[in-house]
Amino acid sequence: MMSQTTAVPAAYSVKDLNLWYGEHHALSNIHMDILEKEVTAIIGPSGCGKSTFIKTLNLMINMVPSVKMTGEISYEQENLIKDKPDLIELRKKVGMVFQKPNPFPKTIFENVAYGPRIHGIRKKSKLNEIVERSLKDAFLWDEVKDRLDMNAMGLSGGQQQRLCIARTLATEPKVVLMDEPTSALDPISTVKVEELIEKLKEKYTIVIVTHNMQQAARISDKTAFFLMGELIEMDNTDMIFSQPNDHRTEEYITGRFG
Ligand SMILES: Nc1ncnc2c1ncn2[C@@H]1O[C@H](COP(=O)(O)OP(=O)(O)OP(=O)(O)O)[C@@H](O)[C@H]1O
Repeated sequence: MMSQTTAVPAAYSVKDLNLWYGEHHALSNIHMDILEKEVTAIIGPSGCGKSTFIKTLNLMINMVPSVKMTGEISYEQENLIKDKPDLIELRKKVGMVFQKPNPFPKTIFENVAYGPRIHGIRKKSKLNEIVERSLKDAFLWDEVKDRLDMNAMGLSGGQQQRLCIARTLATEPKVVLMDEPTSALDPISTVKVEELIEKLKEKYTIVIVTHNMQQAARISDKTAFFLMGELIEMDNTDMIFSQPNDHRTEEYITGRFG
């Protein structure tokens, strides 16, 4: 029987992206499509530009004053580089989770309700509903439902990271960017976050930076290998880990450098 392939729409289409920090050319001629509701893993040795690249996708990179970019990052019919979209709106649609869990020193409830409040939701019943949905989607509800008024800083590291994911989900993003989200977590918390990512891709497009090859192999659909600011290759994760095209990819994934 012939297999039918339906084209998955691209959430992002990146064309000829170049980025400089002052004089330092940190990303060179990047071309990449990031497909909707897939997990795209970004791998490569330290300093190759992984964090820089992921931070272009919601323009967090604009917080660095010396940054200059050329090329195109198409997201929802806009070129993020030239069209200067509203950053609050963009970051509502494109959420981000960082390496170190960074909850606010507020209650669990207030952490999750924070984004919706900024976007004008005041009604307590609506906020209750959003907080419950987000905590459930982040696999945290059962562990915290009886103590939503507890300070979030009292949660374990793994719980704090799932709370940060819940906080991101609360504004109903379309894309979730994750910059090494498990590197500060113990193995059990890491497994929980990986299971969570598997589930999240039913609803969200996910881009994850990881140093952990096994993690990329386990959870991603596509893998992109960066080296010294260049995208060396990107393909289905199975292909990258079984038959990469470029010898440098093979050397990296088999642990010969990096
Ligand atoms: N704010 C900055 N100002 C100047 N140079 C920077 C800045 N941030 C990163 N760089 C440089 O850009 C290059 C890419 O850095 P980036 O943090 O994106 O790499 P990375 O692949 O995420 O590394 P790691 O795996 O160590 O986190 C590096 O040479 C780094 O020194």
